[in-house]
Amino acid sequence: MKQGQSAVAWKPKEPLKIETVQVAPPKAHEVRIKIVYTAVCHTDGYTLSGEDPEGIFPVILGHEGGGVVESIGDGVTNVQPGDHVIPLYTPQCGECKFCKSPKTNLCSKIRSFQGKGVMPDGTSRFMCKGHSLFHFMGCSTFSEYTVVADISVVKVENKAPLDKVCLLGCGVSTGYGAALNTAKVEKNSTCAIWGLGAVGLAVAMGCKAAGASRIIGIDINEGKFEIGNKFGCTECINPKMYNKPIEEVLVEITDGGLDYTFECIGNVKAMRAALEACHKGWGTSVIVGVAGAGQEISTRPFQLVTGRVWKGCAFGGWKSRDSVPKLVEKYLNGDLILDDFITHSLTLEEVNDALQLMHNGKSIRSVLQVCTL
Ligand SMILES: NC(=O)C1=CN([C@@H]2O[C@H](COP(=O)(O)OP(=O)(O)OC[C@H]3O[C@@H](n4cnc5c(N)ncnc54)[C@H](OP(=O)(O)O)[C@@H]3O)[C@@H](O)[C@H]2O)C=CC1
Ligand SMILES: N[C@@H](CCC(=O)N[C@@H](CSC=O)C(=O)NCC(=O)O)C(=O)O
Ligand SMILES: [Zn+2]
Ligand SMILES: [Zn+2]
Repeated sequence: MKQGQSAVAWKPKEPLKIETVQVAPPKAHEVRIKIVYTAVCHTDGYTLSGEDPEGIFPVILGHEGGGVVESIGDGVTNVQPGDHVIPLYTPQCGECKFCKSPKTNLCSKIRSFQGKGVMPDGTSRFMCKGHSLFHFMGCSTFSEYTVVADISVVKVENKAPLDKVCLLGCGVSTGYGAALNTAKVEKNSTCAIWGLGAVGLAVAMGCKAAGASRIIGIDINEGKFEIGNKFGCTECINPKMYNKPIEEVLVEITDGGLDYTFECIGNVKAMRAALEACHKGWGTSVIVGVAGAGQEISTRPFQLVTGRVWKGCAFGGWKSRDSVPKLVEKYLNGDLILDDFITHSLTLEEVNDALQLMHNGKSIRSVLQVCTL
C-alpha cells in the first residue's frame, strides 16, 4: 500500500479536498504511477459540475498527467518501474475490433469499467477515511499515486519534460488530431474554430500545420484572441459583436461557407452554428466539445442532404499508445508547441484555483506539480 496526497471530489459542485489516500498495489496488468505533473482540462470541471452522465462520486479527477512508474503488476510488459509515462484515457489494447480497425481509436477493452469508475476487475485501488474512491477516465491524475491498466499508459523518453508533455494526455493531442486525423484539413482550405481554449488552439495549430489559408477563431472571450493569432488563427471574431447569427456572417465572408469547422466548447447551439457555417456540397464540421447531460444537437436534415458532413472525435482520433510517443518526439524536435499552452504553473494544493481560473476564462492550461521527481 502506498500513501499519498490526492485532490478528492467528494460531491459534485464542491471544491476538491486535499486528502491522504491509500493506493493499493497494482494487480495483474496494472501499473502504479507516481504522478509528477497534471494539467486541468475543461472535462475535469465538467464532471465536477454534475453534468456528466457518467459522473460518479467520491472520485479522484484528472486525466492530463505525466509521471514515473512506481510498480507493476503481473504480466505487465510495456512499462517498468522508473519509466516516464503518460496515462491514456483512450487506451489501446491492440486486440479489440476497434483497435484492429484503422477507422477509429476508440478501444473498447475496458471502456465499460472506465465509465463506472473502477479498474477492469470491477474494484477501486483508492481508499480514504474508510471510503473507497472512484477512478476517473481510467487515469485519476490529481493524485500523488494512481493505478491504471497497462493498456492505458505509454512510456515516453526520459528527457521529455513531464510538466510539458503531460498536455499530450488530452487537450493538445485532441485538438491537433481533430484537425489532422478527423477533418484531414487540406492545404489552402478555410477553417473556423469555436472556442479558443487549449483544445481549440490545438485545432488551430493543426490547421496551420496542414496549410489552411484561412483559420477563423470564434470566442466570446476576446482575451483569447491574441493567443489565437499566435497559434495560427488568421482572424478572430466575437459572435456577440454581430446582429445576425454567426453562421450567416461566416457564410457571407467566406464565399458560401467554410471547408472545415470545429466546435471546441461543448455548446450544442455552437455545434449547430458550426455545421451550418460549412460550405454546401463538402463542408465538414467536427464536434470535439463535450455537452452536458440531456443536451441534444439539431439541424435541418437539408443541411446534410446538401452535402455538409457532421462528425466528431475523442482524443483527436489518435491510436494512443502508437501515437503519443511520436507526438512527444515532435515536441522535442521543435515541431509541436506545448509550452505556450501553459498559462499557470501551480501545485496540486491549488487545484481549486486552477479550476476557477479555467471557469473565469483566465487560463489556457494550468499545470499542477503533484510531487517532485
Ligand atoms: N472530444 C474530446 O476528446 C475532448 C473534448 N474536450 C472538450 O472540449 C471542450 C474544450 O475544452 P478546453 O479547451 O479544455 O476548454 P476551455 O474552457 O479552456 O475553452 C473553451 C473556450 O470556449 C469559450 N466559449 C465558451 N462559450 C462560448 C460560446 N458560446 N461561443 C464561443 N466561445 C465560447 C470559452 O470562453 P471563456 O474563456 O469565457 O470561458 C473558452 O475560451 C470542452 O467541452 C471539453 O470537455 C476536451 C478534451 C478532449
Ligand atoms: N462521460 C461523458 C462523455 C465524456 C466524453 O465524451 N469524453 C471524451 C473525452 S473528453 C476529454 O477531456 C471521450 O473520450 N469520449 C469517448 C469515450 O469513450 O468516453 C458522457 O457520458 O456523456
Ligand atoms: Zn481532457
Ligand atoms: Zn482495443
